Amino acid sequence: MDNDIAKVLYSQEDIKNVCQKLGKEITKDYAGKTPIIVSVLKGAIFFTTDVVREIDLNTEMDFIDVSSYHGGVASSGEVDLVTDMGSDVAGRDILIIEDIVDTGRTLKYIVDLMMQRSANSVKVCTLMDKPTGRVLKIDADYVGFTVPDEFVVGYGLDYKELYRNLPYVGVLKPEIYE
Ligand SMILES: O=P(O)(O)OC[C@H]1O[C@H](OP(=O)(O)OP(=O)(O)O)[C@H](O)[C@@H]1O
Ligand SMILES: Nc1nc2[nH]cnc2c(=O)[nH]1
Repeated sequence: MDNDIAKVLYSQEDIKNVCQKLGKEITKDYAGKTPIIVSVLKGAIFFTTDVVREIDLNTEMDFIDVSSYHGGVASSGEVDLVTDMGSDVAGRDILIIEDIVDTGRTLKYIVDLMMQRSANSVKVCTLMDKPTGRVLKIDADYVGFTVPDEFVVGYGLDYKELYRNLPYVGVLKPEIYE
């Protein structure tokens, strides 16, 4: 797997440090509250499990599975709800955990859904932000890394469903793309 990687952008150590930093900020900002942490599957799975363990608060956890890239390198433009979350969102403080905000379509879809369901507050924590990809005007409240305009894989992020289990974030060699 490592042989397919052209360069590592964020090492395991970089990711660990950023999870600690974000966890501290979230702990401070949500003091006295019990947010529902909503992890956006599949990409945010590893980031979620690492960052929640840096949050020193009572939290509930839930998962929502949405998809728009279908394994490719470009957004289809349509966000499909694959599996909905189970929690009642009404009146609750929702913290969405994403791996990357690129066009912003996925995030906008989920934030709108939480607002329609009468959440008390909706905030977003993303491991990576790719502002150059933005199509919709939406931003995360907590950002780990601002990434260059490249398609990244690893630590949850896939190309054709592969590379999610790389422990770091990197960029694939050009010959890997079909
Ligand atoms: O800002 P956007 O352009 O909408 O891109 C961000 C979304 O794209 C990826 O999901 P994907 O659709 O690939 O599903 P996956 O997480 O199951 O791989 C990623 O995990 C984000 O959720
Ligand atoms: N794997 C992967 N998925 C994405 N979804 C939106 N941007 C990206 C990206 O750079 N890499």
